[in-house]
Amino acid sequence: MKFIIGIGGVTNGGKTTLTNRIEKILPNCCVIHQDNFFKPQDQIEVGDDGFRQWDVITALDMEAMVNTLRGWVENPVKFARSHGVPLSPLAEGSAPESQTHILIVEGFLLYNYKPLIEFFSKCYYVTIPYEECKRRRSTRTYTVPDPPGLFDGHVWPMYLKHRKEMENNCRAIHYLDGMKSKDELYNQVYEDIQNSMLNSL
Ligand SMILES: Nc1ncnc2c1ncn2[C@@H]1O[C@H](COP(=O)(O)OP(=O)(O)OP(=O)(O)O)[C@@H](O)[C@H]1O
Ligand SMILES: NC(=O)c1ccc[n+]([C@@H]2O[C@H](CO)[C@@H](O)[C@H]2O)c1
Repeated sequence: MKFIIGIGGVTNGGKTTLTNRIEKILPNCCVIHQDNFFKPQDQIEVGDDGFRQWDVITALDMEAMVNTLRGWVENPVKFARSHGVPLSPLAEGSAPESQTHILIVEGFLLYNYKPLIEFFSKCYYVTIPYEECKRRRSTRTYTVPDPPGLFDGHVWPMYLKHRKEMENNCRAIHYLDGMKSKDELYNQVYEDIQNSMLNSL
């Protein structure tokens, strides 16, 4: 069985933290991080507001991301090996179809790109309120640091816009409260994934 899990949601909601913990516990589990598909800075458009538009789908090479995902679907064993992901002894010697293989796709704009949505077996979406998001974001330094005013001028308005779009377009989204503790979130999602995988057998 192949099972593809989306962990989407607001910036600094805790997606990467949750993904890293879930990845460790699930067998034969690979991860794709959307942030690895940002285009180089000089290809990011500057808006009328004067900010580089990082938080829009065109800032990302989504074709490359979908192709990477297709590579996993075609051969999860080969994908795991080439990404240094350990496989269970059973999975090492068997055809991918006979074993459970899991892929987690993590990122802030997962459910606003049609060619990606169709792959997901399960869609999670982490939310936190404005104040907490702004606070956590102010502690982070990205490869290109946020210029003053980016959060209120670009990041948060784009989040609200994309979230509305997603809610209008998307099927079952499972919301996660990113204000819960890291342990609580991990336990909740781990249990839910196990149930979902059992139900899909
Ligand atoms: N459940 C939580 N409670 C409190 N703080 C958390 C929680 N989960 C993560 N954090 C903290 O919030 C910050 C952002 O976490 P993380 O990098 O996992 O978020 P993210 O959603 O992947 O962000 P981005 O997409 O912007 O990279 C980190 O400092 C992390 O330690
Ligand atoms: N990873 C990057 O190259 C990069 C550069 C500038 C801004 N960001 C921010 O990453 C967040 C998603 O994780 C978005 O809110 C971007 O603003 C990332």
